Amino acid sequence: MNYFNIPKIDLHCHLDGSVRPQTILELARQQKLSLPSEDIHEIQTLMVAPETCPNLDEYLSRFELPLSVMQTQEAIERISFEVFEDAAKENVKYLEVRFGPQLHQQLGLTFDQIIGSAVKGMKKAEQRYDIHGNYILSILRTLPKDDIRDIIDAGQKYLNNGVVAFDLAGSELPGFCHEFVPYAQYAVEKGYRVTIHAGEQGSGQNVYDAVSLLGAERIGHGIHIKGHEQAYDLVKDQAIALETCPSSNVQTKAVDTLGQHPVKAFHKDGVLITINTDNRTVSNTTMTDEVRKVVEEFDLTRQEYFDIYKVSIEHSFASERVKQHLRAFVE
Ligand SMILES: O=c1[nH]cnc2c1ncn2[C@@H]1O[C@H](CO)[C@@H](O)[C@H]1O
Ligand SMILES: [Zn+2]
Repeated sequence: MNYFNIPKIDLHCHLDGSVRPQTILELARQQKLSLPSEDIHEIQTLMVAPETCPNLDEYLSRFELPLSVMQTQEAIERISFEVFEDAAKENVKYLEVRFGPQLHQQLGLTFDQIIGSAVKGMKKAEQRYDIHGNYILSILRTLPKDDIRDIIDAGQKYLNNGVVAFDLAGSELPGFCHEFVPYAQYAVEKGYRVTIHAGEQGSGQNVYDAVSLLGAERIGHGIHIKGHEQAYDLVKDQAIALETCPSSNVQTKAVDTLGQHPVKAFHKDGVLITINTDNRTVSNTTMTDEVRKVVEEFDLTRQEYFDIYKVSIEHSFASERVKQHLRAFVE
């Protein structure tokens, strides 16, 4: 299988985890910010989470550096364009990018400016390349909650015109969903779709809660439904698609090795899975690499790959028109 040429869909990719190291250097120079190093290799090393990362929190510390240069409209627009450009160049046909508007306010940008800049960069790339995309707004579940409704309100202007969904991200604590019920409800009322990071570092119970309390239609990672019967059955019965991110899951110790990843067992048992990058830079990966890893580690046939690709289409938050376009690539 030619992993580079084969059409791909990425439904779980963080903007701030996917910044080119060279862009960090250039933006820091333009913005007169001092970096820990001027050497591109050292910058890259600082941005990539090590294989030996002890846990998710260590992994999440890698976002500080890229976020430091993502505080202006120009920088956000540029980085958004580049993520879509990088994906398009490896035959990703559809990409849903997520980011946390709360993390881009250090110089006083409004949520409208932040979200608008990301959407603008994406649209520029959609015009230039054969790629379509949408944005997901990630709320950081460890930050104060007083501005969540403002973010949802600001995104509404772009809803179904660049923005499609609501997500909760960041460190995962047991039972976190309970505190977010009114916010998820507010987002759904406004027309947002819902995907939630759950069952990555936390238990299957978080997945159960994300679906039953928050209305999640997809789950970011969801690995720990393994061994939690109620969560497993709920995900399977309600056809909730899991956004699997193999390299990231090994880095954050959600699984010890790729071979121990439950993705194949899930797939064989009829649990819907998709293959995604999570963070192109922090996980030092591409969709080509993620597809290769899964196909080779688990001996998937071309047909099985396209079955997963089809799950990604049908469970994407794309418009019907874009889904039609993506179906045309199925063999
Ligand atoms: O795998 C992950 N699990 C949970 N949170 C994550 C993951 N990757 C990135 N982020 C968090 O999402 C924020 C917005 O993009 C990032 O700044 C990071 O804190
Ligand atoms: Zn993620």
